[in-house]
Amino acid sequence: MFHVYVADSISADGLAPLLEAENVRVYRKGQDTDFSYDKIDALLVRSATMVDEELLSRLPNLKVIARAGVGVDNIDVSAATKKGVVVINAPDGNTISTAEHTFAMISSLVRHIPQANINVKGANWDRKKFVGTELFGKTLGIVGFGRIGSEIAKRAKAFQMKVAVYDPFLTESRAEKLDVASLSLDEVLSTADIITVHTPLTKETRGLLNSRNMSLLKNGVFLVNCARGGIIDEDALLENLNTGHVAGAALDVFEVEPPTKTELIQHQNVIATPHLGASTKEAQYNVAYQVSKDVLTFLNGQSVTTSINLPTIPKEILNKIRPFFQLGKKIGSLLSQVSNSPVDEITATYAGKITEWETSIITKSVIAGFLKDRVDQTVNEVNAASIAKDRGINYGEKHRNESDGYSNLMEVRAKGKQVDLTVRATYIEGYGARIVHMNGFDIDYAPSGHLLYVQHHDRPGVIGQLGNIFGKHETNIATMHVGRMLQGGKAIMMLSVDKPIEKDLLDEILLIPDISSALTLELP
Ligand SMILES: NC(=O)C1=CN([C@@H]2O[C@H](COP(=O)(O)OP(=O)(O)OC[C@H]3O[C@@H](n4cnc5c(N)ncnc54)[C@H](O)[C@@H]3O)[C@@H](O)[C@H]2O)C=CC1
Ligand SMILES: O=C(O)CCC(=O)C(=O)O
Repeated sequence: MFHVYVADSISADGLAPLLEAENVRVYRKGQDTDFSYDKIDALLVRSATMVDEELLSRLPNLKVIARAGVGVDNIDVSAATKKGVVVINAPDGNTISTAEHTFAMISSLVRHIPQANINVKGANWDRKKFVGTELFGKTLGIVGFGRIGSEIAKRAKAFQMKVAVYDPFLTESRAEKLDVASLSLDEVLSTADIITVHTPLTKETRGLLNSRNMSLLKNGVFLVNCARGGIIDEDALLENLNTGHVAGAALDVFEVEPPTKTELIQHQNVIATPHLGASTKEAQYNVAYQVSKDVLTFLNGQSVTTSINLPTIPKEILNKIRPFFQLGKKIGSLLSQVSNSPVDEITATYAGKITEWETSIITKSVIAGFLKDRVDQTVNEVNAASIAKDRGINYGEKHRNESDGYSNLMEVRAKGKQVDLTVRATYIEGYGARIVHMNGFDIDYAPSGHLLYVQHHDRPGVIGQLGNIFGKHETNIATMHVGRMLQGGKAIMMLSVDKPIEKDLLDEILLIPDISSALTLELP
């Protein structure tokens, strides 16, 4: 049974996939109190809950944090990553609602609708006070041209506005396709009549509009922030509103929420909403449904494509590489168990069809498999890289053309001062994963279950003696694979048995004169 804690107010209809799942128990903040933090597998939040190191330390079993929305600035993603916790979001469920809200804010701002509304409700009729500005023919500056920014551009076109965009990641072809002018930030600031920001809040975008570059703004410009508080510096904004350089501002988001800068909020030319961009029935259902489905998929052991801290790979490709992903874990674990001295370099080399796909996640699964039994914490593809770095293990990957006749081949080499191990493996559709090479020996076995790895001399009778010992200990040998370089030379054997191999059995095997080593292995 998985335990899911919903920490913020999230659409109940959208939670249906989790509420209806037989292997999931959902606890909602304020409604269900019979839960304990240490059992929680998944945490669902909107923007109210701060998922920081302190909260994470109270959730030792946590596997996934889901943000029912886009911005993850309320989640300490790097702390979650270090703990191996996957962070997912719902990237497009609230795009339309936020774009529509932004456009409502723009229209309200240039026509003073909120101020006029208060005026009429106060039994006044001051028509002269609220003369507005047309949108027709004006230039809308959009800073951050992703999902929301581009939806806003479409709406601006319907109002026959010109659109000037700043987004360092915007390609020429996309700008052309959407018929917008792609300019530098300073150019947008100095040419637009209305500027709206739609970037995430990052260390690069905090204070993106600040006291320095606000001097470039046209006199009488309108500014809009429905993305994140702080992208437009609030002190600089207030200063420019006070001088009249900025004619008005529409704010849905604030540096601190609820906002504490009363002078800004109370300013006659500021209109404000309490972070309502995504607050529609539709958006709330969409984001809740999307994350609920993804959390369920993830808890049930399958990969999701909306992860913030794992490479985003399209589902079809993910399904194709999944067997290699599992094989990577097995190879990592095999190398870790076989090498009994420190390893400081791991290289994964891919050949054959697999090189057409994204392999970085497979390499991370190798590293996770390798580290799993060596560190005292959860290791998975999310935190494998940072744990490897902390432990001084460098890792890399290569692609090569020669696949030794296999349609796909994966080779992993683990090197240290006293160790140099190489394993090659393949995955055959309908047959499964096979290890086909170990340290110079060609072999062919399925990497799973209870195994015994033997290094011996290729002499008559060794296998017979070994078989007798297994028989005496009533341990059934399921498969046995032998590899040798030369007749009568060094050889290896890999046996799979039906139950864990006991110590006295192993000790007896080690007494066979032609066996130089025997190691029990446990693979997933
Ligand atoms: N008010 C509200 O309720 C909501 C607010 N948001 C906010 O809106 C933001 C944008 O959402 P989406 O459009 O869905 O995200 P997105 O990821 O599709 O677009 C963000 C764009 O910003 C651009 N960007 C990144 N750094 C930049 C920089 N330094 N300068 C200029 N552009 C930069 C990126 O290239 C990208 O195109 C979210 O990160 C979130 O914080 C999102 C939904 C609701
Ligand atoms: O949960 C909300 O209503 C806020 C939405 C938001 O800001 C986001 O998705 O980034």
